[in-house]
Amino acid sequence: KHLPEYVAESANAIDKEVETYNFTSCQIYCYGPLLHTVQMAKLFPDSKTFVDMKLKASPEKTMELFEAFMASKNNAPTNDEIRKFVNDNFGDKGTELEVWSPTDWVENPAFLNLVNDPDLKQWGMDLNNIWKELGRKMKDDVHKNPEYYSIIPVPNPVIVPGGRFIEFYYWDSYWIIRGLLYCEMRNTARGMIENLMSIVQRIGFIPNGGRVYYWGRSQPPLLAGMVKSYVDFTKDDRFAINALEILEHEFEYFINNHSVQAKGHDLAVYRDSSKGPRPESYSEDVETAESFHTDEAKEDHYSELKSAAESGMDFSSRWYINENGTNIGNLSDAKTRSIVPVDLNAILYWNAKIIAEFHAKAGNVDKMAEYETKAQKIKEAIQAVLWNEEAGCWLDYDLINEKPRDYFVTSNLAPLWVKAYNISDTDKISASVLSYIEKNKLDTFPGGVPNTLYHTGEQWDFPNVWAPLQYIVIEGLDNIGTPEAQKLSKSWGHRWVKSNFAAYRDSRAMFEKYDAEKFGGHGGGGEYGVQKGFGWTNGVIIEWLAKYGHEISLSNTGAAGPNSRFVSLLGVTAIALIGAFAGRFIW
Ligand SMILES: OC[C@H]1O[C@H](O[C@H]2O[C@H](CO)[C@@H](O)[C@H](O)[C@H]2O)[C@H](O)[C@@H](O)[C@@H]1O
Repeated sequence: KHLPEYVAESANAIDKEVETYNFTSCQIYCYGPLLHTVQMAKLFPDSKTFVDMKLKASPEKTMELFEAFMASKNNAPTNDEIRKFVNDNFGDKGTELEVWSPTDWVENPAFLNLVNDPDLKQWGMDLNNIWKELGRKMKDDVHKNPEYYSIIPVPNPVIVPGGRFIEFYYWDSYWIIRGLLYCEMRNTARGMIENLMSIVQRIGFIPNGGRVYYWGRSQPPLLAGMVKSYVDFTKDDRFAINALEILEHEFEYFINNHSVQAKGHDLAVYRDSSKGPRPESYSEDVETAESFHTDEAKEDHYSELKSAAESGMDFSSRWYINENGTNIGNLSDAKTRSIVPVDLNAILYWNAKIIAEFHAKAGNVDKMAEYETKAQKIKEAIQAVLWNEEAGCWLDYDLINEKPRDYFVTSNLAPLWVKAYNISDTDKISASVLSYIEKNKLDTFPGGVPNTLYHTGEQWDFPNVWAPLQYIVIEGLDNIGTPEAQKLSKSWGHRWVKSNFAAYRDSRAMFEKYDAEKFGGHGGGGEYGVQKGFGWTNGVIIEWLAKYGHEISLSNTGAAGPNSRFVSLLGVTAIALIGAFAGRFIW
């Protein structure tokens, strides 16, 4: 399909056929016998490699060639023969993109003036430079012949997360865009938001990432939050008003496709609408499905895994429900669709609030009231189903066993971030949450708050720490506004900046995830190696350098590194010498 250009003024032109949208290249990259044959041959160390390769002929022609190939091999080709078929019919991965240096990049964004420590200031400059490494632009051929690629065409260049993630990711973009705004790159930020809007216009929702094989699932819906960030920075109310119909459409999509009833309330769960294993991790999913014995049970398992990927926390014991109703287990216990997640519902509440706020800007009083009412209903449901008086915090809810899941997950604190609670309860909630933090000993980890307290080897479990959830927790504690919560927020914010700096000083890299147990240590586990780059990590640090840079000093913290310690030592020695010299005169 040809890509319609996104125009802000015509943002209300949502394609009415969006629900039936199908990418032509899906027959190669999303499902079907070719995908199955190639991915089960495990030709590449990372399964994502194959689905990112370009087609040499049209999808239809490639399928014809594949059928002929299979027939010629009696439907049982060897791995070498499959490799030859791939080499003959596919080009290298990532060739559809070129590195793009953002045209609005500035050398010394003003946030750097807010950073006192010279090493941190230099780091801020380095991070600002990294945007140039993470910028990507699609080649013209993608727009002319989209069916030859798995990439979803978008009109504007993007900043990608980095490493194996060479396309946009939905929720990553929230923290990337905020980082860009702090770096004064408003056009790049706006272009990325307009890309996502153009996708809602064409497809009806925003997929997990910018590839057709992510078509059946989304990610935590933060487009409204991105538009709000842009509008808060630029004061461009017209942009907010023009975005309204798209934001409403995306919000309704989530509600319509993710709704469940719990204790008589409407809430949302993460859910996927496609069939089969994840194309980008195909053989991995087929292998974990081996413990299931019917096609239906396997299909259900794939769906649980893809729903976990929609949550952004793929994978984690957060999604396990074993036969005893606890979180002990492995991937075959994933029951994502039966767990009502705190974060998704808090974010949907925030969406409704933002849409109401934008309608107020437009003077649409009725629409504003309609979305305020929707927000209030979600807030009531969060309070009734997810707030847990005994734990003193919000907890995910298990629909199978009809009980709260009393396990620490960083996302339990998400309502603080978006204020999805009754403001009159502020003091009580603050005290409860602080004792929940104390009870779970969350302040004892040198490298940040771990995503969960359960060590499974999955990447969203202990001891891994992720920037977006550190942000949600730390900003949440700040937002609630009590002195005790703000004190803890600041101490955790400082610690995160210093720990990320220590990792950067030692490796010259920004990581996708970190290690709660080790100050300055990076994370690991899961189905791929730790990635460097890294979009959301950089975005969070840039924002917090702007926020805390005037009050953080690296001296005496162990975060300054050998050079700074040497400089400090020189400084102390110099002061001592000056003192001794001065003393001779005084005495
Ligand atoms: O290929 C495995 C999975 O990779 C992605 O997930 C991880 O990286 C994303 C990009 O930074 C991030 O948004 C997500 O939270 C991470 O878990 C992808 O999003 C998954 O769908 C995919 O299966």
